[in-house]
Amino acid sequence: MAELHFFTGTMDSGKSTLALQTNHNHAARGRVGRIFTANDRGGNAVLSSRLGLSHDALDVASDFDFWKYVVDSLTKGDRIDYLICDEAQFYSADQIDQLAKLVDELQIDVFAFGILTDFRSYMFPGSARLVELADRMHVLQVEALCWCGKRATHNARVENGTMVTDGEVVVPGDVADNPQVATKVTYEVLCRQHHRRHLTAARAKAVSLQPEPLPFD
Ligand SMILES: Nc1ncnc2c1ncn2[C@@H]1O[C@H](COP(=O)(O)OP(=O)(O)O)[C@@H](O)[C@H]1O
Ligand SMILES: Cc1cn([C@H]2C[C@H](O)[C@@H](COP(=O)(O)O)O2)c(=O)[nH]c1=O
Repeated sequence: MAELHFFTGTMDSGKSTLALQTNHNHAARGRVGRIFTANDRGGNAVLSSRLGLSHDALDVASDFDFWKYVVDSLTKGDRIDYLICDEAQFYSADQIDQLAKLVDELQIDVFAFGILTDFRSYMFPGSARLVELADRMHVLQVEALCWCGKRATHNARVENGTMVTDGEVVVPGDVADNPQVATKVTYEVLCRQHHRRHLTAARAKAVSLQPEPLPFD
């Protein structure tokens, strides 16, 4: 029985790596798949992992129709056993419905990978639909960590060193290698408490370095 899988975790939790590994394992057994991504940080239509691996992919634009693409391919005589769908948070709810239909009606396995929530901590529409429809949800085992050492559960957006909670939802970018030198839009993973308090690593460090206030006499 084909299934719709949703693999989720914060940014930097290894989703793209797992997507490439999943493709490798199925292809190694002779199965034929297609790889999709949207707004990938490696550039258009490349599924790239921070571990350095990458693979050509098909770009999922807002008007892309998964059902039509697969039916057209099968009609031409192509074989498709599974789909790898990275950055699935950017897909529309309709596109996730098309994926579920491919699983149910054409017995094609779908492995979708994406973050659950945006920088404001609200669910992306594509991820919400995946939660509603997936046969199985998997939370990534490799935990990304907040600067405090707790498991990171939230994705913060940092603009010129300051965490923001207003702005466009879709702003592709990367987690900063060094949050101290963030000078443009970057992301930082945080635990819920520090996301709520807007306490990024840089701000926590700045606060801890401030001299004690002088006592009033
Ligand atoms: N130099 C490194 N050595 C070992 N692991 C690394 C290194 N750089 C990145 N990683 C691993 O890669 C993960 C990010 O992988 P990636 O698939 O790009 O994540 P995601 O798609 O979830 O953002 C990190 O959480 C870390 O485990
Ligand atoms: C939180 C958040 C993220 N994004 C973008 C930033 C990255 O390009 C991707 C996530 O990629 P990853 O492989 O999981 O690291 O999403 C965004 O556009 N808006 C957001 O709120």
